[in-house]
Amino acid sequence: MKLFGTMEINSEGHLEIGGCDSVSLASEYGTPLYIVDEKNIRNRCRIYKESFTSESLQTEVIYASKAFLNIAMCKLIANEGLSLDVVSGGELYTAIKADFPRQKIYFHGNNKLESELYMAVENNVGRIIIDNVNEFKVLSTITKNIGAKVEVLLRVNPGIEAYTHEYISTTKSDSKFGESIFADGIYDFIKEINDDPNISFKGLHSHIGSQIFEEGSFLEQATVMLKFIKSLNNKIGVQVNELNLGGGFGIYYTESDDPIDLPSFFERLLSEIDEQSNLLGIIPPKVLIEPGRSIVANAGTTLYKVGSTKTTYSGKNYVFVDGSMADNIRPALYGAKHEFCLANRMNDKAEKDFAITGKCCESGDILGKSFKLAKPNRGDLVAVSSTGAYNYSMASNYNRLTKPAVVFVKDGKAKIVVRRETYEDIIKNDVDIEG
Ligand SMILES: Cc1ncc(COP(=O)(O)O)c(C=O)c1O
Ligand SMILES: N[C@@H](CCCC[NH3+])C(=O)O
Repeated sequence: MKLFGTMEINSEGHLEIGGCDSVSLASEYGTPLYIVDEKNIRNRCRIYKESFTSESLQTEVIYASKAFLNIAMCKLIANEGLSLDVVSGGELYTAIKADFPRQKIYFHGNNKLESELYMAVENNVGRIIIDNVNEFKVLSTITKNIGAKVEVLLRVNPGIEAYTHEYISTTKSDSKFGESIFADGIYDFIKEINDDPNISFKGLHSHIGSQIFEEGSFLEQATVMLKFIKSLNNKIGVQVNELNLGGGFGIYYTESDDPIDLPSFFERLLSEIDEQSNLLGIIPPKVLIEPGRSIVANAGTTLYKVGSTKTTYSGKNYVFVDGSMADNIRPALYGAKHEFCLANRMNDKAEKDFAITGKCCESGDILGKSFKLAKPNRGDLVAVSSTGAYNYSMASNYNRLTKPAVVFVKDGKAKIVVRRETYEDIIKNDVDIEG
């Protein structure tokens, strides 16, 4: 298993993260446990902040909170000086409770509820990213009714087909997100937004998908967007001041993943945007990006305890752990792959292939289809790497399993940032009826 950030093998042959022995973390906080390497996240934020800059362009980095969010995470992001992308009332509420600077909040979503739009307007968030014509009308009425002014971006679909899993690609022509730049009426629509007295049109947003490794897809996205900005300028005289290119930068899960070297890529991307803007004769827009996964994924490790092991009649070796698809849906949903190790026996030689599976009543409850490990025994600890993004945030209570705790580790100290759910939490909203 590849070790990231502060991960190392200590003198006892145990996996250590943030200077904390994983065996001690398991006995103190229990398993399954999401362990988050705080230094690693801060380091990623700094790489983004320092490298997504240019002398000639204004830039901004927004953390896509859907990847991993809780109050502690909001505070960390604020402390590192990044902005925050939220996509629901719940994410916005978390940010408000963490007292995240409101003007640095970007509110997304393809079907924002009226109540969510009110919440965003009343809390004076920095930008609302309008998804569609219908939503614009609702927002226009709300701002008129309460006499508020809001600053918006419009999410558009530039039709770039980035190579990634079908479920996480967002700009195919039939995608549910945004309005197509090729749609009839797109110019009239943008003019209408621009003319609305309560809505200040600041620019455009597009996001081509997630876990993308091709620099060319992002460069193509930027080119198409700049050309569209130029034609908005020419056809309807609308000025686009901000261009948000979304997130989607791929990360290492297994050896087959080859992440982009971000600092050198950003230098190229930003200079191309500057150059192309000059060639097109447009004022270069401020450029924004919205990474989620690439900020937090490698900083997260899930720790499980081994229960039973089993070899089937046909010879397949199973190791059952005390978590499941309820705390990591990605392998079941996308066929995603992770790397594994025995956290309490890091120096033991891997011998055989094991299927690492959970305790849900589903054949598809697989965390790893086949991974080489030393033969696990009951009570051993299995660690799964790169679970910082879209694991805790997509966790469910399927089979009434309780969600694991989240612990931040740094400099040999651990702090709980999300408590483990209890059985009482599981039934707390159930209404006991007579009979
Ligand atoms: C609008 C938007 N912005 C940002 C992101 C973050 O993407 P990623 O976690 O791949 O960086 C997503 C998720 O795909 C998204 O839908
Ligand atoms: N949740 C997905 C990605 C979707 C990103 C959000 N638009 C994943 O785990 O890969």
